[in-house]
Amino acid sequence: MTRAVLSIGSNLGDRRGHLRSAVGALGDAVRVVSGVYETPPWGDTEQPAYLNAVVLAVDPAATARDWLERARAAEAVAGRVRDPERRFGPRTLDVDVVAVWDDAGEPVLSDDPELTLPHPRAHLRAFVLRPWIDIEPHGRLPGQGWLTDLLNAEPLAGDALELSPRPDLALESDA
Ligand SMILES: Nc1ncnc2c1ncn2[C@@H]1O[C@H](COP(=O)(O)OP(=O)(O)OP(=O)(O)O)[C@@H](O)[C@H]1O
Ligand SMILES: Nc1nc2c(c(=O)[nH]1)N=C(CO)CN2
Repeated sequence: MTRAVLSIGSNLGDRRGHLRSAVGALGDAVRVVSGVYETPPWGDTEQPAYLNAVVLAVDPAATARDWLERARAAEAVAGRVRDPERRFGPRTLDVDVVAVWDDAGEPVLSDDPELTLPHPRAHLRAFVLRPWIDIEPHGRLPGQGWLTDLLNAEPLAGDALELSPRPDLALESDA
């Protein structure tokens, strides 16, 4: 499996530091890192604002499972503690595998709850679509359509207006 789009987010502690550590943990596979956005909490609104970004990664040897394991390993480095009582609750680092494409460029599809591909909520999240569009303006979310169409549709278009670009927090500015 060659190509993956990963969403990274943090709303606890050193938010930018956690995003940087996620990019570092993904290592040589990282091809492009989006700009950073400050985003209102989605799904569970009683928590601090997030920093979010999207990473395009390539590794000819990596299976879809490998991307999930790398995502979990990156979360572990940031000391992520899961609160089983609180879905969509605050976290030092969240790394989601948004979509994976195989060697032939075909999207990998999975309905396994351990690894659902594409990510079942990506099309509902302006904080995923907006940074992804910035680095892949003609991108498609497999099974859902063009990223720009998804973001411009209601109610996401309203959500998109609430995202604040944070060029001052760019992840590559001190690389
Ligand atoms: N595409 C995917 N990317 C990451 N985790 C996934 C994916 N599909 C299924 N999962 C599973 O989801 C479980 C819960 O992950 P996590 O705690 O990060 O969810 P969450 O961040 O609260 O919600 P969300 O996945 O909506 O962001 C993980 O154990 C993981 O195995
Ligand atoms: N803005 C924003 N909201 C979220 C995020 C996130 O990364 N950004 N991650 C969540 C985890 O499920 C829940 N809500």
